[in-house]
Amino acid sequence: MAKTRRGRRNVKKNNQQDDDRGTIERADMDNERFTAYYRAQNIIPDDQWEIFMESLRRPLPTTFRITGSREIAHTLGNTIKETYVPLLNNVIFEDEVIPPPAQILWYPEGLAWQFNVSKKVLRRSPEFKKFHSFLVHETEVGNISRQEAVSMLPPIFLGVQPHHKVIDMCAAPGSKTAQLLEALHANDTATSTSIPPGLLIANDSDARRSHLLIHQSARLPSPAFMVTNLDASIYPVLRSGTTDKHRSVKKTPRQLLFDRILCDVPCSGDGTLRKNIGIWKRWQPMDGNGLHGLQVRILQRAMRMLEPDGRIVYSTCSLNPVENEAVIAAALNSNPEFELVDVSSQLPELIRRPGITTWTPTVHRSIDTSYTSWNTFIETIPEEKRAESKMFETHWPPSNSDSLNLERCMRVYPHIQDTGGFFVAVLERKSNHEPSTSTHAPKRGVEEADVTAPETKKPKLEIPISPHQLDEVPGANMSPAESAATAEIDTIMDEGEPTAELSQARSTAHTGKLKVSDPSFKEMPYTFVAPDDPALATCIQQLNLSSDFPSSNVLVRNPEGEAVRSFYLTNDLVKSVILNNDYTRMRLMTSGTKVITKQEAGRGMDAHFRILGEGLPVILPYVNSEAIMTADFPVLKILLQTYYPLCASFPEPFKSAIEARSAGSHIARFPASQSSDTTLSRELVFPLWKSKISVALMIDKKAKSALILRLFGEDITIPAREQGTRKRLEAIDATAPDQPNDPEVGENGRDEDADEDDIDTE
Ligand SMILES: C[S@@+](CC[C@H](N)C(=O)[O-])C[C@H]1O[C@@H](n2cnc3c(N)ncnc32)[C@H](O)[C@@H]1O
Repeated sequence: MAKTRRGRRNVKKNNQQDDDRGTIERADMDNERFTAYYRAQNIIPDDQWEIFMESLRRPLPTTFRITGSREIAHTLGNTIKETYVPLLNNVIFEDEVIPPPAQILWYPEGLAWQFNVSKKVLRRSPEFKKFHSFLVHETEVGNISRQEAVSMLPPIFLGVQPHHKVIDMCAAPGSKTAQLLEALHANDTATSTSIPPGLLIANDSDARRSHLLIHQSARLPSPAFMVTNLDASIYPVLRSGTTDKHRSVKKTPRQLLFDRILCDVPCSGDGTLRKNIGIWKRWQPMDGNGLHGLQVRILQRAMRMLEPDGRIVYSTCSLNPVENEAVIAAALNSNPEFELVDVSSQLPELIRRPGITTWTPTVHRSIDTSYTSWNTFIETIPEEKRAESKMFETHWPPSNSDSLNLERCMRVYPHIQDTGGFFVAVLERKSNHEPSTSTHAPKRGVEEADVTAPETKKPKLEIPISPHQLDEVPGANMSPAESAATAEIDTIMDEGEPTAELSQARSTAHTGKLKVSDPSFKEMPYTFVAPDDPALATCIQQLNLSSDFPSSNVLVRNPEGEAVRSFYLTNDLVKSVILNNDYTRMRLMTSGTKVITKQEAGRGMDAHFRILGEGLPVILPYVNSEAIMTADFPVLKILLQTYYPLCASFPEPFKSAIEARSAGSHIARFPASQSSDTTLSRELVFPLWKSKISVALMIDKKAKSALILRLFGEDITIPAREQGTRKRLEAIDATAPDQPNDPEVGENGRDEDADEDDIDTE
């Protein structure tokens, strides 16, 4: 584990703590109920209690992961190791030695880092300022993702591979979704994105947070990605064309089961006290009691959606056994074919504590943990009032808790490796157990609208939901329309031929005349463009795409399937899911990735299609090689320095090459090279736009700034000339397009939400 500086933020003599969170009274970081409750749970040995509590009062170190393809990630990792760590070694600020960033030892391939300095140091120390600027730029372009160390754990234990069908049940704002996407794209190279055969559905019941999720995931464009906006505890059965072991989609649709499911469920969040200090004041144990039911139902639903040889990871950022071991125990007892997986040999550098087998829920807000079983508690309540009780049997340890292997769960405590608090459990079907998950949905009338009902005759545990709990749980309520749609989807799930309704959904997906089953869902549908659509044919011809371009997997975002503005690309599996399910029932927010857009090119020019910067890695493998120009570093420098350099301003041979090209979208490849200015350590490929007399690099401003900083260490843009050139061009070259300042803020409102995950948390 990285050594981080402790003690520097010791509580001041006047009982105040100054840190990035403002001046905080020591008394603000205490809560009698918290202490009484967790003391009663015996999760922390007596001799460590004070250290544990003190660690909760200290701010968290800043932690981040290097993302992107393996090649880019290792290049960036080396930059940190070889450039920034030496620069930051021995920085002295206000007479204190500030430690440099350190790798998080348990994170695979050394690609996660942490450092512990205040904002004051980041702003005023020239060395840290430089490092901070590097982090901000790389974060903006998606090469670095700021994420709490413990939150990186669940996707690691899920072990996603490119062919897996994955669902992230409670995904927003999406930091773990990003990790899952990266795993799905493990075969990407630095310049091209693979089209994985698998699938990732990221779901969240909160529509606003789902938009945030879309925004975050736009950094990792993937044809294998979908976002839905549903209550995970009653996630509907989806259909897809079945897949063989190589994941090629066959025709007969059947229930889509998942190989990997992440249940990072809503929780009371007391493991995040170090960063969310407001929790100190409002913490009370009934929150955990109230969430327990929803947590169990989400996990039970996941169990029914899993492929026979699949894996589920359940996680919370809570220390409360009622939200953790109690949920696991309840789910295991309702699905005895599942077991906890022993992952103790994975990530040996991660110091964790085993899950516990005994705990004592409180039956009262002011902490009463005296009841050792539900029976002893419920007997104290008059019979006519028992139905109103908010305490369930599953809040207590079950009688078989010793035989469930709960010690295989992982508890991560803040005082051990200077992290947040966290809980992770890994579940699989027992190897000697025949999977009982059938592809049949419960029949209407038998278990109507109860999508969590087991499909076999296994004992089932009912977790009632009180209206009070529903109010407390964000997104737990579902509109009648949603419930009806969900029940209907399950009801029409039959083996064999699809129902008339599904057939209609599938056939109309092409024509755009989809029946809207949930009128409350207002997003536009994704509709496949007919592969022989004339506009698509023009686009393929203009962009010089090869015959193996998957033109039958191109979507547009309108009900008619008209190739009006932007094209999205999906893989076969996503296509199959879209064609076999009503998009309003799925509440489908996004699918595939936007790759091409129509450029209205100005006076005297026909509209042209152009490849989007973020779409280029996906499209590149399909671009005929003669369409790709090769250029050298001096050309790149001019393109980076100037917004609209004139074609005539480039050195030969690029000058003649670009002048000979027609106006429109082009691609330039810049091989790795060394020059007097800098080293281009790996090949870069960018889209260009050629107007009548000028040419522009079509990458967004942030990506451009990050690249400039990486290559030159400082901003080399020429502002005065840039302005002059822009004005001059506007006057003489009406064909110059707008440069992409933002990666396609679009039709689907992708970028409306503010990015909350910036490295600078000011
Ligand atoms: C702990 S957060 C998830 C964090 C996320 N996995 C990440 O790493 O960024 C829990 C999420 O569950 C969502 N949620 C709450 N109730 C839900 C439900 N019934 N179904 C699906 N999502 C739900 C919340 O909106 C919230 O975004």
